[in-house]
Amino acid sequence: MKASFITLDGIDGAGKSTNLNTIRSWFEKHQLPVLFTREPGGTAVGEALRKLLLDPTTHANARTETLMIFAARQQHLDEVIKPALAQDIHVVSDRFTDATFAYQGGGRGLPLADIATLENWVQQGLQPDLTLLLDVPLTVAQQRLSQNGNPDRFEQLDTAFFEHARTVYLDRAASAPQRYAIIDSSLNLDEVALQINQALAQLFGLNA
Ligand SMILES: Nc1ncnc2c1ncn2[C@@H]1O[C@H](COP(=O)(O)OP(=O)(O)O)[C@@H](O)[C@H]1O
Ligand SMILES: Cc1cn([C@H]2C[C@H](O)[C@@H](COP(=O)(O)OP(=O)(O)O)O2)c(=O)[nH]c1=O
Repeated sequence: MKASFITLDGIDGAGKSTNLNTIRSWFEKHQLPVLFTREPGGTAVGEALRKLLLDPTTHANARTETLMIFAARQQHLDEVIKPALAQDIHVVSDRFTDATFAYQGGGRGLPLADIATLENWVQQGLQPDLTLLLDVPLTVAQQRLSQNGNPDRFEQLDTAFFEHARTVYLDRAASAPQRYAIIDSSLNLDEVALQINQALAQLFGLNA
């Protein structure tokens, strides 16, 4: 069986970190080899860029920010993702290129076609087999995040930024429904877990 590349995405506060445990448990239950990683990050170069990207005192414009994200992604693909897949290890990445379309495209307003150009250059056609898109209305995400302190450089952005980001995520999912599972993350955690387990089961042809 070919190893699968799965990504988890959605606006800040949608519940990605929380639901990683559900995904971990599903792979443990089915005894499938899996590597968990994240973007921006996943390598020494990527984690250094992540620190810069999330630091509220960093003044990078939207194009610079996008190039930094794709630089981290190139290293992540070459050093971590592609080698794991080549060894038949499934990969789950907490965020991937959908986040760039949503945040730098939708949120910052860069042309989506420019992001697609960088995507082609860096990924050379490699795409996730499944993207779990955790979707919540903005009011829910913001209410959940308000309980956490110290917002990072992105979490400080305004409501319009995240509305635009959410719209891009949903548009992308609608235009390629075979690749995306839209998870209604406004529900309680058990119901969210059920949807995630079902999407994973469908990808692997196994029981939820
Ligand atoms: N389905 C849910 N119901 C209630 N609270 C949730 C749910 N999912 C996440 N949360 C809470 O919302 C906050 C943000 O979740 P988190 O997983 O950190 O989001 P993300 O990683 O997508 O930014 C956390 O305090 C978390 O406990
Ligand atoms: C991967 C990626 C992340 N980001 C942003 C989204 C997040 O606000 C931030 C870090 O992602 P994330 O690790 O999800 O943040 P947290 O652990 O605080 O939930 O980087 C982009 O703007 N573009 C991208 O391509």
